[in-house]
Amino acid sequence: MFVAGQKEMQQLDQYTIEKIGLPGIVLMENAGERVVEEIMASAPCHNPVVLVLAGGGNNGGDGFVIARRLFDLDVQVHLCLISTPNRLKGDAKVHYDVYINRGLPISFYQDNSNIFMSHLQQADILIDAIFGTGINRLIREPYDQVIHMVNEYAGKKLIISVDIPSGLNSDNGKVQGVAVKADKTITFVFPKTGFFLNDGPMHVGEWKAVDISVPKSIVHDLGIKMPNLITENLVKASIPLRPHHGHKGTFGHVLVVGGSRSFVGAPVFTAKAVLHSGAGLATLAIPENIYSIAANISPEALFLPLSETDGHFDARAILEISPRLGQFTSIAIGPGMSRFPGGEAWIESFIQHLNGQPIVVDADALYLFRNQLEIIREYQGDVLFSPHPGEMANLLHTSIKEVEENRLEVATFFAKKYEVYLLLKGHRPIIATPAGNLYINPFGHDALGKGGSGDVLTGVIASFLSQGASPTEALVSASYLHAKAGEDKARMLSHYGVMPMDIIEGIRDQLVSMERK
Ligand SMILES: NC(=O)C1=CN([C@@H]2O[C@H](COP(=O)(O)OP(=O)(O)OC[C@H]3O[C@@H](n4cnc5c(N)ncnc54)[C@H](O)[C@@H]3O)[C@@H](O)[C@H]2O)[C@@H](O)CC1
Ligand SMILES: Nc1ncnc2c1ncn2[C@@H]1O[C@H](COP(=O)(O)OP(=O)(O)O)[C@@H](O)[C@H]1O
Ligand SMILES: [K+]
Repeated sequence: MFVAGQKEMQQLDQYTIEKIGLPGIVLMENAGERVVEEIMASAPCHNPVVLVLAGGGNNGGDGFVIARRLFDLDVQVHLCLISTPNRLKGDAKVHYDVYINRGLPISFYQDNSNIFMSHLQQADILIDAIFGTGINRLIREPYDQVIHMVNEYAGKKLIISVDIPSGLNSDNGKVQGVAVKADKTITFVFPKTGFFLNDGPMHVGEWKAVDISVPKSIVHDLGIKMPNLITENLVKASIPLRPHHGHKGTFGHVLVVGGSRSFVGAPVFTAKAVLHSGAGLATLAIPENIYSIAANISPEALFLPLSETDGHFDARAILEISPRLGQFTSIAIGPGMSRFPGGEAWIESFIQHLNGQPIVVDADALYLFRNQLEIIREYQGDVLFSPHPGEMANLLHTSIKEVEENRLEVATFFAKKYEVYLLLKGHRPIIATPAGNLYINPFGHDALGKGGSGDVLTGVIASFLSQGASPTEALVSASYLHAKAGEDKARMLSHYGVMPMDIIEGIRDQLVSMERK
């Protein structure tokens, strides 16, 4: 599935109307009907009272259809027009006239806001058809008042937004002054990019994309490039095949490089995640001072204890590890490594001894590479970076705010410029490829926000690479499984209580239904 912005939705609608010949009023009728189906399926009580709030654009047009069709289903429905009738035009005007010609219940906010408030109070379900993808300026009076009043009922009445919560920018997810806080958003054709960026996730609620007879194949026909949404089906097709006759050599040998006196657990979580997600072997290259503790808690791993000074790797470690590097099928570097003095030269020397196997760079290794990204661009194999927003800001020498407000743009820029496969972590992770392809992960929540969670993710990525997945396949699958595991474990252990080992177990649980042979 794709994720669409305002421009793409206009292209799709226009092509359907002008080239295919399906009139806009038919699309609007379909849109309204789909929303009515969802309202009926999610009504919180028997015989609910519904208030439809319609604006002056085509989103309001959907609202007229919704109110009419609910009326025909004997639902107690009232429509309130927030705009003025003489501003209506095009398809919305057609459906407004139909509504009026039928003599159905309507009131006008501009005429009497008290009537509006009494309808608002009485309703069980509020349908937000005020603005859709067409907002192009800050929300002002009277719309802002209406949206504030609707939001007073957030959590008390069922609020369903049509296409997008009114006031949310469909491209970047920023609130244009004020935006509806929906419980549910029924969106047309594709989810909107803004659902997954900035304020979007806090406003959109549960969302569902419905078909309104705009063929999805137009995307290919017109060669429109849009971000992909990570779905279960995409992941099922992306996780590595696992032949029954395979042995530990078939499934690859991952080298995990990390750890320091203060961070013993991080590389251990990575190695455990490597093995729990299917790699044949995992070797932990760690400073020798933490070897005995790490070995004690990870009997399943192999070990390469390396020379250290003050609890972190030193120059001798490179000489010790370099003759061994050829035997590994993928490398994960960074978890718990610490930002040690001389680390930049250390990591430069390390990468020069590799033979082109894919490498996942995370945590402190991202910091150590920040001033020498040219080395990464010149590396003969695939490089995958998995920064959280703080690490991304550090790599780009900018602020976290700048990164968070422009997640898609930042990820695209970095992946193209340095020719890396980038996973920008955080709420709604983004994957960007050197070729400019984008993937958005709509899953995961705060249960994953605990030290060690990212180390687990790094391990799963490296594991899939060693089992033959492409960098994109490895990032898409690992990001999805990690997020789903967090959601699933939170149901049993609470959002507070999910630990890194639970995520690892959860990933294994998820894999049960995903196995490919
Ligand atoms: N034929 C089509 O193109 C279809 C459109 N559909 C609906 O149409 C919506 C998009 O319709 P529109 O492009 O008309 O846009 P909207 O319905 O989002 O409204 C835009 C209207 O509001 C005005 N406006 C924009 N920002 C404003 C602000 N801050 N304060 C006050 N007024 C503001 C604009 O001048 C315009 O008249 C979609 O979200 C979807 O709900 C669906 O009916 C499916 C078919
Ligand atoms: N609120 C959230 N919603 C979705 N994912 C989250 C949330 N909080 C944390 N995560 C995920 O948890 C992981 C944390 O990684 P990171 O910050 O590198 O932690 P650490 O280095 O301590 O292991 C990332 O994959 C991130 O996307
Ligand atoms: K809306």
